[in-house]
Amino acid sequence: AQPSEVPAWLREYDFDPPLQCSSNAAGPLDPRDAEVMCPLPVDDETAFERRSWRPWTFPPVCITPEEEAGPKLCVYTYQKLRGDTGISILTTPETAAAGVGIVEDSDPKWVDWARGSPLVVADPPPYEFKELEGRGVGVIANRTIRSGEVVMLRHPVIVRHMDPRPWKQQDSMKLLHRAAVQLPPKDGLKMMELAHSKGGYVIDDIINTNAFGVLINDVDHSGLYVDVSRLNHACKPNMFSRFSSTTLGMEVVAYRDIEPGEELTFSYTPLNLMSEQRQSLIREWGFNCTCSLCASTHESAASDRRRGRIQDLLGELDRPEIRNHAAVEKRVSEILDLCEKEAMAAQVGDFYTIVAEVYSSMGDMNSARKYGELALKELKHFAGYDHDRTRSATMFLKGLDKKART
Ligand SMILES: C[S@@+](CC[C@H](N)C(=O)[O-])C[C@H]1O[C@@H](n2cnc3c(N)ncnc32)[C@H](O)[C@@H]1O
Repeated sequence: AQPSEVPAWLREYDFDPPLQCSSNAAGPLDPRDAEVMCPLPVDDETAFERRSWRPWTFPPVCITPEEEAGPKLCVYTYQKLRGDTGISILTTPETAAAGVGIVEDSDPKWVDWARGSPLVVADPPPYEFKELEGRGVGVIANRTIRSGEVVMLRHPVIVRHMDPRPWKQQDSMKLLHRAAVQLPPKDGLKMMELAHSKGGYVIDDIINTNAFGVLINDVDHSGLYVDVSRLNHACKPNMFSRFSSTTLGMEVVAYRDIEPGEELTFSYTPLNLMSEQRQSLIREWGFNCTCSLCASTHESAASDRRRGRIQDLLGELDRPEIRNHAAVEKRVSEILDLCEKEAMAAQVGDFYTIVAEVYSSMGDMNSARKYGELALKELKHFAGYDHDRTRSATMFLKGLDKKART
């Protein structure tokens, strides 16, 4: 279906992404039965029985779990993801089958419509990779970058199932080795150059040092993105990442205007945490943060006070006695003010979601709609068009529409 054929109310709110196992070129708005569309799982045995392992480049290689009952873990390689990278996915046959849509190209018209604007990636790259004092390699702006510019778009070279329990560590490492060897050489070499920090088998260490959490068919995986993983952490970053579960694409987007020579950074932790919580998470990553906020105890303390105040205000929104329009608006305006001071714009969509729910529970549907729409706009920008939180905001608005019609 083309965007122009979609009814107006749906055009505004509905952007369900294509199912990950879809291969229907007609587009995502066609009614379909997921069971019919999803390919059968393929593992090392069935690949040879059926003499087919499409769309994967090589027949999968699998290991069995220590206990008889669990699923196999297999490596699935596709050598031309979106024409530019190879990808090796270590996952169960069921998840690989359900996630096959990831390697297919979506209709670009649908993607533009779902995003709300065409995806434009800065070209040539407005950054360079440089060795930095005490922080390894980092990414430095080589021209002015404007807020909202997409400076990088990458797809993962290795994705692996996050739960290691069912399979023997030694077998998993062998599979990981195969995952790397099956990549196109340019991707494999770039991956091997990435930072590693914790010791052990080097590819495992590279993944633990650099990977992001990604979802395939709602199952947790770690995704390794070369180049994106060169960005160092800052507690008040100038970039944010936007992930698409439909394509596994990771965009790196400017959070504010950036001057040439500035280091591009994003936050490895959620933005709203207090300094102690951030530090302890960062230590789990295996380093001590040397960003400008952490370097200044005075600034850190002021920032913690503001963040603490935001938490208190959100807590107050839950209290029955403040459930009147003026009291809610007063808190919303203070939260927005504090968010601006704390450079927490990326969290504002979540706050709007809470406010919309508060108004809905008060029966003030006009205000609920207003904040629901604001939430959707912010979440689309900061979380991404197909993110779970964005989808929930869409469902919330659809729910309001439905109530209004009945
Ligand atoms: C994902 S990598 C970032 C790129 C890395 N600098 C490199 O050379 O490829 C994460 C590693 O970078 C370093 N790092 C990132 N942010 C840092 C920060 N704010 N302070 C100190 N080291 C940092 C740590 O060594 C960490 O293990």
